[in-house]
Amino acid sequence: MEQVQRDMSNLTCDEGEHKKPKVFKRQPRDVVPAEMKNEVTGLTHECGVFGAIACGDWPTQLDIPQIILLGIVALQHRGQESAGIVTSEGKCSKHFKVHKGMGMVSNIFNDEAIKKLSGNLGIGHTRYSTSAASEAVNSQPFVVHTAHGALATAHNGELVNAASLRRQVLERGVGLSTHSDSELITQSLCLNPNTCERDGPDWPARIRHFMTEAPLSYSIVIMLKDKIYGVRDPYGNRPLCIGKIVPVDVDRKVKVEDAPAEGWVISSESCGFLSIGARYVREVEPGEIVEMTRNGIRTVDIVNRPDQKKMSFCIFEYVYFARSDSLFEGQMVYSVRLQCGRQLARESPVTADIVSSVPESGTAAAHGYARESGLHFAEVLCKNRYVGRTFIQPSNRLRQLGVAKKFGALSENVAGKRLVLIDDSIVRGNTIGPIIKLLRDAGATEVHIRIASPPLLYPCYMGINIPTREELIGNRMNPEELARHVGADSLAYLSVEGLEEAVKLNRQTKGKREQSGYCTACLTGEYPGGVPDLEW
Ligand SMILES: O=P(O)(O)OC[C@H]1O[C@H](OP(=O)(O)OP(=O)(O)O)[C@H](O)[C@@H]1O
Ligand SMILES: NC(=O)CC[C@H](N)C(=O)O
Ligand code: SF4
Ligand SMILES: [Mg+2]
Repeated sequence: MEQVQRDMSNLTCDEGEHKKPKVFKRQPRDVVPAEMKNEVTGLTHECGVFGAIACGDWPTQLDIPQIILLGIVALQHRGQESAGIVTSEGKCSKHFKVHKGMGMVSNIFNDEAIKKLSGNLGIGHTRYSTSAASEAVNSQPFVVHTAHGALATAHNGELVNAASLRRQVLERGVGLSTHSDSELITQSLCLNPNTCERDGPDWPARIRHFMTEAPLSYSIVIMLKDKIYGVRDPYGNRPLCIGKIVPVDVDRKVKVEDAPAEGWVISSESCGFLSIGARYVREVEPGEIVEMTRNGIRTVDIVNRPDQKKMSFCIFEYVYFARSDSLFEGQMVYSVRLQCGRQLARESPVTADIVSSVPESGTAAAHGYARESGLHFAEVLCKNRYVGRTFIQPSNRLRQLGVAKKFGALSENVAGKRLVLIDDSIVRGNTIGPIIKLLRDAGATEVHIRIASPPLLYPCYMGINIPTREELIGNRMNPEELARHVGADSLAYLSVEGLEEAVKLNRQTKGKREQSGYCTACLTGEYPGGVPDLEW
């Protein structure tokens, strides 16, 4: 993911002027310097949250810090700006062990740091900033010391009503040290709810109170001295799932419910579970508060959505964000992407020699397209794994050449071929043009672009940093114009209905509290909580 430094806060509300009308105008989400407009690609990711707790006697034999480290490494694709781990031994409510830093997980943690984090439970985070700058002060987990002991939180998502909640918290005399909505969540939990608490803090009641005040959007893990709460927003906008750590010698054939638990994990995605010896158990339901202790897990509450609004799981998790080996709604993300490709082949067939993909996330859809169309799949691009976010600005000459920096062409597979090239999404349209040029230079006779998602047209207020209206190429050009602009022989997108069909085809909703529903706001302009009163 390439990224640019963002504004400290995208809200223009002045905290001192809280008597003014309650309309909060957003500035463009991504203030991209003009000279970088052709450099930035894709959607910027969200965050990854992770938690782990050991069962039975403490101190545990499980290596909790290592488990969390592997857990957040598996969530690295969700955030590459900063990361952190906080652990507790379970005895002392005053002392949590904290290690956080800027950059990739592998640069932040070494053996010594991990050793110092020894504990029986802990939470971790990988961050892609949405609400405050990419700086150490905003890195997560956030830790605060309350009258009832320490509390740590890690958050994925973005509070749609952060501005008004922030005002409420400030009005109750709490000082905030950052503009992060995640710090806001942490401080909101520290405030006494209106109900009286006779025997110490009622954390589930506090969490419930927060959830009714701010129903969108988050998955949060909250750690106290000896327990972890996992919370998913009532719309189910962000993903969160539970895994069980089982003994290494447990037969694979033993059902997950019968396998003994050595510990429990909770994670934005399930992709890391196998590498830590955990088995996937289930998703956290929309609005559910799960409590994890050394004795096991239990649901302590379920908070309903306001006005019976529909569930709104981010459909872009399937399209692009999630790792393809993760499971949502009982189906693998890879299979959904494959299905999107099949659907795309039905909607927009092409006469061609081969089908190929823009790696990474376009590959599954390309296989689907190939299977449905009967065309042969062949790789045509080699991705340079060393091109990172800090890629040096090319000179004007190189920029004019439109060099496809991340890719090389496998010319023997391309020469003389009519090619269908699949990518999962087009955002600013910066990736595809240079690739087409590269493939033509390598001898492709025709290049037809098929995109396995509909055009992005609207902003996201739920944790994804979508460029401005003008920067979104789908708002400036229709498919024919875009094909001409990027030098393709033809270009077509998957329809919204086609995407929803692909997502629904094999999902397992049996035994669930409710049928699934999806947020498609960036494609359709239909927002889960109603159209926000925001300027874009
Ligand atoms: O239209 P644009 O603004 O150029 O962005 C679209 C591209 O960005 C993403 O890829 P990215 O390289 O970020 O990640 P990936 O390797 O996971 O596909 C996406 O998969 C498209 O290929
Ligand atoms: N991408 C995210 O989920 C970000 C979480 C939070 N809003 C932050 O900016 O830190
Ligand atoms: S607007 Fe788009 S990116 Fe944002 S939550 Fe909805 S589907 Fe996901
Ligand atoms: Mg891509």
